[in-house]
Amino acid sequence: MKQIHNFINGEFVATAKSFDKFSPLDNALIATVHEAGKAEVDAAVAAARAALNGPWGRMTVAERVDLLNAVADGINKRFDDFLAAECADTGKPRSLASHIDIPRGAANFKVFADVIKSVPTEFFEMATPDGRGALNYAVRRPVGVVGVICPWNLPLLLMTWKVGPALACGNTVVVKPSEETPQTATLLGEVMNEVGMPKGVYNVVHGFGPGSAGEFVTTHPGVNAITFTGETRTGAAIMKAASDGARPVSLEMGGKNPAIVFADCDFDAAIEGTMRSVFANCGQVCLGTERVYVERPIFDRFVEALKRGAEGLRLGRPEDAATGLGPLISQEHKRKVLSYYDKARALGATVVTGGGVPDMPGELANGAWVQPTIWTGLDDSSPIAREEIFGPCTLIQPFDAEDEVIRRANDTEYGLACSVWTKDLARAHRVAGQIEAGLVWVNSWFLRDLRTPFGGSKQSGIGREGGVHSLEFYTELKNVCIKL
Ligand SMILES: NC(=O)c1ccc[n+]([C@@H]2O[C@H](COP(=O)([O-])OP(=O)(O)OC[C@H]3O[C@@H](n4cnc5c(N)ncnc54)[C@H](O)[C@@H]3O)[C@@H](O)[C@H]2O)c1
Ligand SMILES: O=C/C=C/C=C(\O)C(=O)O
Repeated sequence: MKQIHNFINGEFVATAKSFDKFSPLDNALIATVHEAGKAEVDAAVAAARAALNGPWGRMTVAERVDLLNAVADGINKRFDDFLAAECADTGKPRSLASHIDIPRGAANFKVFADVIKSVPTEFFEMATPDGRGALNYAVRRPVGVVGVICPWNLPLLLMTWKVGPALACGNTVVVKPSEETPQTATLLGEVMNEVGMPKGVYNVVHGFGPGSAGEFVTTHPGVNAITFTGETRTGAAIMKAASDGARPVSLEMGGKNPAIVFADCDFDAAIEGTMRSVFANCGQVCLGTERVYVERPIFDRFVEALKRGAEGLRLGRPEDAATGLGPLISQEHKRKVLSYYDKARALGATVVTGGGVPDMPGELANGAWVQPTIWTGLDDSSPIAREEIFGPCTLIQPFDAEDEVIRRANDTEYGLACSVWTKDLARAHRVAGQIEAGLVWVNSWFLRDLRTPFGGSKQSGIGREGGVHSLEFYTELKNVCIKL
């Protein structure tokens, strides 16, 4: 059986305790994961601290930038290994992981290497009563050892989205990947060694949340800051843990993202974009659309077209080029998503398509498959319109007026992302300005320029990462005042 080890101080570390990793495709056992206990987390934090006080901390920005670029190249060199590992853990289509997950894993190092070598800080010349004046300038210093707690939906992408800027800023990291997706974070350890990254800069500890590696990292007094992506409830628990020692947190959390489709939109583009935003990664994208508001004149046509699209999706193995939809991440998540499918039916939803478990051939019948699903006929008060499901499903509702749809789109505790589809850019601008979310896409979805601020408002997040915004979290800005 494949063994997945912790990566501590440049070494692959086995432990006595382990847990099983099952394939989402067919529930077969695919790996044994070595679980880090308190001792391993202590060792990882100590290694990270030593690297910070040692060779890594002494490097110039230019030297760090060269290493980060080498990591990006190292990921690309081993592209097929990363692709195989990511698809094995998640079951997602290769066509998706090869276009999004793995290239972004490399890009997340390149972009922050570029940011860090070109970002200026501020300078103020100041008058003083003695006429001699003073100079103020700001310098950025790393925050220290950063705890990185990751989810399972885009494992390499979301982990490197944090590790890239953390390292660019001169920090060291202790990464806790999701227990569902341990492989690519461990593989990145091999790349770190291949490119000559100093030992202890990048550490990986495996395990769960409470009572396991996740808790041990977030409560560790040697961890100076914690960056987290995952569920809102977990983020709140991590914020509590971080309050011991008053340590900063960056939280990217859940969503219940609306799409607003006006009758004057480019219809085909709106369908194509909404298909992706609802079904990509089997609906397991934090930015995914779980509520679609369609202006009444095109409502029936839109529902029909999305239904056709959903029914055209081929469920299958990652390596099959025709596969449009993989399984959910786990049996547990399948149970959760199916509970919403049942709830929708019980609440009287019209099930436009799907709503159950597909017939899968052979051993795939044991996998975490669910049907792509579209509902109509429920209103905004229904749990289907309010709670994050994180599956390949969406509720479509009609609307009649711009003010009305803005109010309804905002009627949620979440505030991550929204897509607006219209050819009227004045309207798009007006609507985007009033949407309570960290991200608004007009006539697109998940179109990412990595220099831009990324994050959620309301219950969807605290803080922004991306481009120079990541520096706010991963560095301490220090003012030096020189009296002349
Ligand atoms: N806003 C974003 O950018 C974004 C991106 C991706 C996913 N998400 C959200 O992530 C969720 C899906 O991911 P998930 O199910 O892996 O999330 P999760 O919150 O269950 O787990 C995330 C990570 O936290 C760890 N963890 C759990 N409890 C912990 C605790 N008490 N202390 C420390 N660590 C703990 C887990 O082991 C895992 O590594 C969805 O809600 C989705 O919306 C948000
Ligand atoms: O599932 C959530 C997707 C998040 C995407 C990013 O964090 C990103 O594109 O940087």
